[in-house]
Amino acid sequence: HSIKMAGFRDDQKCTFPLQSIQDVVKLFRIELERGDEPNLALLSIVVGSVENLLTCNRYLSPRNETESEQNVKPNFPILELSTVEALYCKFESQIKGCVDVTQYRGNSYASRELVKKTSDIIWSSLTRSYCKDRAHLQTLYSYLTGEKNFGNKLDCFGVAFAVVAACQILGYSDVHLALSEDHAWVIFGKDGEETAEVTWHGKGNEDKRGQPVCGPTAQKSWLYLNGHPVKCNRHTEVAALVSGINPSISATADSKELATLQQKLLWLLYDQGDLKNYPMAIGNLGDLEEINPTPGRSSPIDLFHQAIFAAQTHYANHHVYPYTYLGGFFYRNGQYKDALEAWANAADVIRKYNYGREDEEIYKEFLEIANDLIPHLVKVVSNQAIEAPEKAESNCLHDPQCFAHLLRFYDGLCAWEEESSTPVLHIGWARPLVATISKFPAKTRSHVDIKISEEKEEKVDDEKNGSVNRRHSHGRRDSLQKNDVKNEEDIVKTKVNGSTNVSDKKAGK
Ligand SMILES: CC1(C)CN=C(N2CCN(c3ncnc4sc(CCF)cc34)CC2)S1
Repeated sequence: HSIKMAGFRDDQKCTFPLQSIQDVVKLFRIELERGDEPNLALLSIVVGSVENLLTCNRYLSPRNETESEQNVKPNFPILELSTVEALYCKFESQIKGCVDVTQYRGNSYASRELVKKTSDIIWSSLTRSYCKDRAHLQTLYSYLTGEKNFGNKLDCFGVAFAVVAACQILGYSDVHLALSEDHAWVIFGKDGEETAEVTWHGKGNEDKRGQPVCGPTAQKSWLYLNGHPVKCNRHTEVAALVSGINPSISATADSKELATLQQKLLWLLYDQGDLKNYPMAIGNLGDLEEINPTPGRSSPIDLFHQAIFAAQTHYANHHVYPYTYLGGFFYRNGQYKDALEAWANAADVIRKYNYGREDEEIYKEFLEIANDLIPHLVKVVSNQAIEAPEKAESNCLHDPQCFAHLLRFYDGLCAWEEESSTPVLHIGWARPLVATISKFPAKTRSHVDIKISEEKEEKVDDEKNGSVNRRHSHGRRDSLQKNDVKNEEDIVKTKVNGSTNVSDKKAGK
């Protein structure tokens, strides 16, 4: 691993100074189309600089100074090569200065010690305490700018990305990013068989940096996707960097320029085939296309279905977000039956997991769908039924399939809870459920064909012949105690019309 100092190639330099969205897209195109690897640190510094200029300090063109605040139109900043080069050299010398690769000489693959050492360098140089879930903390620009105690900030994803960018600078092309739907870690070694935690997750959880991702926690928890994370190559790492662009200026305003840059970069990656195994990036593109459609490009619905197809093809349909991207789109556009179906399909994914203490993000996602979005949906359609009785036939509340989707949604949540260490549902879920079910007339409910099949359900129980006694979070116990069941035969599998899943977990897979 030769220790050569920085120096960008001429084809990288020629795009500077960057003064438009097109200039940044051109730099990314050069980096992505080269035979060699795209330079993660360079691209992260560029994206972070542009994001900072467009969202943190409002960039005003002279003529706007006098105009009133609300119609400020920020122009695109001018990003000089010298600025980027200085930050890159700072990162490179920090990394090369701290890691003595001579002691790892000869191993063509990274070792756990090297990965841990690299993670320690990033970790120990972070500002002591700062708000970890603030925006704009995901790039090396945030890490490298500002003096101690004012700079050196990274969020959870940003630390993992920085470790991979550092290992690239040290010459380890085997160290890659692994992404779940709410966490990031690294893979390395021959065929990427080794895994290592390099960052923290959530609040109040002890970090497990240096440890491999394995064992019971990683097996059944959504946080680790049960062995189906997105295993990145350099191009997918660029896609993760682009997906992480955050156009928000404030809680209510976004930078249009930055959103456009993110959208164009995602289409560039899409056209190169770099999003094919990255469902969330395709979903992000779908969200951007809903806000600002690109003429001649796929519709948001097509993109969300491509994300679902990617998850089904590459990840054994173990990802939840592709369905919640689609469900959210249908909900926002008043296509309520399709929204219920998408959310039922999301629940068919989560049923494969056991709920654990680090799965809060997806718990909140399902809580919002069940206790906020579906009750609102049902209120809207029941008002429609009153205001337009002539359209009752097409109304969701008179459609047994809608009721079937609703039952499948809740059945998935119940199955998620079964055999989990932590309860999912509690009385706070019951009130909205009762309100929702009671809006469906008995006639609709009676048409749902619930098949009782005599299939014996393979229950994989830790305790012999009796499942774990669980208390609800409020200490209330189930009316029917699981261990009241006399024996296995009494547990029958009910099939709700239109659903067919014998979940992997139950089938003992
Ligand atoms: C349907 C939704 C609620 C809308 N946005 C969603 N996301 C926004 C973008 N997200 C992401 N987008 C691209 N890549 C990644 S990697 C990752 C785990 C931390 F590293 C998260 C994430 C997370 C999920 S899910």
